[in-house]
Amino acid sequence: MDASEGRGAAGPAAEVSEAAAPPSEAPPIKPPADAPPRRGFSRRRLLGAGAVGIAGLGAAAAGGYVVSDARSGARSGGSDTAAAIPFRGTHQAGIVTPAQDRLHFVSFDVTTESRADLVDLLREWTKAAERMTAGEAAGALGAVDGPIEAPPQDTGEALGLPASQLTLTIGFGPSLFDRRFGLAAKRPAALVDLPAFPGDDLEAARSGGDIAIQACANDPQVAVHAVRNLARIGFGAVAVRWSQLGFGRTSSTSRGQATPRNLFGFKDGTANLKAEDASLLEQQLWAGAADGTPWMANGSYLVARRIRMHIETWDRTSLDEQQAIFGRFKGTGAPKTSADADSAEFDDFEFDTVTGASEPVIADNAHTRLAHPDFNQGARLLRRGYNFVDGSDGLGRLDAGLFFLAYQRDPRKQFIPIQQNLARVDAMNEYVKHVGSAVFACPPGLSRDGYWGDTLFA
Ligand SMILES: C=CC1=C(C)c2cc3[nH]c(cc4nc(cc5[nH]c(cc1n2)c(C)c5CCC(=O)O)C(CCC(=O)O)=C4C)c(C)c3C=C
Ligand SMILES: [Fe+2]
Repeated sequence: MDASEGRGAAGPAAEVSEAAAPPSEAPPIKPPADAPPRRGFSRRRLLGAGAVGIAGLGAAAAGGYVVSDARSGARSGGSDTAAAIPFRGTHQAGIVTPAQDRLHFVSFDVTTESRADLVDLLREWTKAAERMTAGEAAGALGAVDGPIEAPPQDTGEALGLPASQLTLTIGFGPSLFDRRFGLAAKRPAALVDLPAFPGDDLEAARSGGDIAIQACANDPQVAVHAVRNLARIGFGAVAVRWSQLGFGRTSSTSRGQATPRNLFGFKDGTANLKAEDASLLEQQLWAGAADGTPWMANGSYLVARRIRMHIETWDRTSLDEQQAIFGRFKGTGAPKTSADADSAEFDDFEFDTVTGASEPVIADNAHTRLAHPDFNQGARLLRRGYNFVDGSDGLGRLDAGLFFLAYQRDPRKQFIPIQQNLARVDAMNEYVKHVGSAVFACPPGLSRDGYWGDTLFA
């Protein structure tokens, strides 16, 4: 089977993970080009978490197990957009993995009160997730090869579709650590309930949740298929609380990727943390064993915010005003303190530069000044958000915006102070409203035999 024709019934995903030895134990492995084709696996291309986009970085730093056969491609950072991303590794895939183009994010409430049932579900989910990220059907018997009397083990809409760099990343919300499952003592101090921020207009039905799964892929049908099958498998133990589709990634997470644009038309992700920033990732992204929650070592904390953008108002705003809000040129993305609009996108800001009228070129209320590490005790984020347009709101306005996703080592020191700064005076606030909010502890990546949540439930 070629990567362009995926999802046969057979082809155990376990074979994929066996082929993928941990970086600390073995160098990157590539299936031999002349290996006999086996259904659903042997000719599938496997990419490390960073693939080409992290050239020069060891696979260990990328958190993935296999780096191979990278071809040139556009939006996904020069990698093969149909390939499979290894599911197991030091860190979960889907964090520093070069951001794929599509998202389906789902938040579940756990409905069972049985800890054993919850652990069983996490084990079942792990098997299905590993299969689907390898381009296989959710269950071994697939959509059409099971007994005719029973519901199929896969819903079928991804039959024939390749892995499409699908990553599935799990996180646990604060509410999972209540009394139900005996986890209260294991709640990380960093997994705080987010405070209310000025201007928040949060909807309960778009906020919170016990468990989140972020599905990213280069094909929306592959991402939706994964979430749908995980929800199907979870029937009776979990219920979907809310979910969000996204398109056009609004951040690059690797220097191999071109910076995409958000729905305001600006390049977004220029100053993001990137997969190549190995020592910054250790400082700012990955939780450490010494952080106080051993089960979270090599994990990360995720903040999700559904941010509605008032597109129609924005579109009536002058270019000058738009550029002042971000302190960047709309065309190139270069800081406005650079000599002219042709300056490099990645130039540093010079916040002390003033105009002839002694006004700061980057205004005191510019989004980038307020969010910059220089004004936030050095705090940074790995942003991994997506644009969304969920139709119109009945008043002729697009229900559109940014589904903001940011990974970090400790939201108390990163997202919260930065958002407090922004919510207070950001010039962009006139054009946005935060309507959904959630925070999750995303555990480390999986060992060879591990399952989602094993470090927590051990
Ligand atoms: C609390 C964190 C942040 C929220 C919420 C947020 C919302 C938001 N941002 C944009 C557009 C841009 N943001 C940019 C930079 C930027 N934004 C944040 C944080 C939040 N943004 C940070 C930490 C930074 C980097 C600051 C720096 O170090 O320079 C930019 C500029 C390009 C870039 O660097 O990515 C844009 C554009 C929107 C539209 C939005 C909510 C709708
Ligand atoms: Fe921003």
